[in-house]
Amino acid sequence: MEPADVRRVACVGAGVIGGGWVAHFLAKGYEVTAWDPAPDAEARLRRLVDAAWPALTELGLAPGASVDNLTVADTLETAVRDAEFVQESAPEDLDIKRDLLARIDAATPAGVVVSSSTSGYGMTEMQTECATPQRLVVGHPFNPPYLIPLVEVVGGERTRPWAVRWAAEFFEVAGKSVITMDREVPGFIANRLQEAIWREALHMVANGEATVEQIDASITEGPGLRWPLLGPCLTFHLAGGEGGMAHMLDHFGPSLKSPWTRLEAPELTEELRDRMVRGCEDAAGGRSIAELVAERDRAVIAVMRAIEEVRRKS
Ligand SMILES: NC(=O)C1=CN([C@@H]2O[C@H](COP(=O)(O)OP(=O)(O)OC[C@H]3O[C@@H](n4cnc5c(N)ncnc54)[C@H](O)[C@@H]3O)[C@@H](O)[C@H]2O)C=CC1
Ligand SMILES: C[N+](C)(C)CC(=O)CC(=O)[O-]
Repeated sequence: MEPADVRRVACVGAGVIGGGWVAHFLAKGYEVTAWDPAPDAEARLRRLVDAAWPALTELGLAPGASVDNLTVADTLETAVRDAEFVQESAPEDLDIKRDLLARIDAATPAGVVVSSSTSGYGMTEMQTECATPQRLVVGHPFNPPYLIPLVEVVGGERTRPWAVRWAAEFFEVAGKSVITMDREVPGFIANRLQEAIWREALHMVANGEATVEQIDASITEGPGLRWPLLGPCLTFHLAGGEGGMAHMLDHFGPSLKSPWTRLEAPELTEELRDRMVRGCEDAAGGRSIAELVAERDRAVIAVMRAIEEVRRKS
């Protein structure tokens, strides 16, 4: 089947990310079947989709898009048996992923591409128990998948190149922005970058060098404002003035060796965990998760529109 002909998508695991994928595919006009073993999964999923729908409606729904195109299946096998594409979003646990991907592989029609939302495992280590591993890929999304365009697509050692190409094309058709990687890299691209920031943030909180509030403000009031348009490389190209990146590297290159960064992640002690949790509660200032999600969605849409406008005019 050609990626553009897909009409039926199955989402396995329907938490934060699986639910976000469901909302995305519904908004793009697909028929979606979801399965999640938790007893409260359907209610949680429908709440998540309902909460996302206003933002999706504002962005523009595809013809025929409706929350009524969602079916919640009783079993994994029922969810995937008629699927033309499967997205797995179960917990980040290698044993669960291995077992689940093997079950999905056994129950999904031959030739249908199966993609995992994993944020860190390589497909090589997850596809070990699959009978037809050639059609399994990683399709790593960003939260919330119904708003953030990027998906990082990469296969494992036993994935065939056609499956990677097919998945990349399908995600593009489904309205995502795709980076296809030709080799497995721990953390893919974006998480490798994000984890470097996250590791340093935890070190600073653990050592009392900065608070949660200061760390967040250092990004939202600082570099974060430049990144939506330029990314870290072009941002630093401008840091070199008229000399661009060449001057920037000649000028600041030697300071790369300064002890700004710490190579090892800190120990996640109870104390550090509590400090992070309390810091985030303080920063949330009484706003519930649902309120923060709605605020984030409005802000992401506003930023996306502003960037579109700048690109259109330049
Ligand atoms: N939360 C995030 O920001 C992101 C997460 N991811 C990845 O997405 C995947 C899911 O993560 P979240 O949605 O955050 O987790 P979550 O905890 O919100 O959702 C996981 C869901 O999987 C269900 N589940 C438990 N056992 C299962 C099984 N055996 N089969 C199918 N479903 C099962 C749970 O009931 C739950 O609804 C993970 O691989 C994670 O690394 C990827 C990008 C971002
Ligand atoms: C927290 N996380 C590592 C699971 C985040 C991601 O994988 C991507 C994102 O949404 O930032």
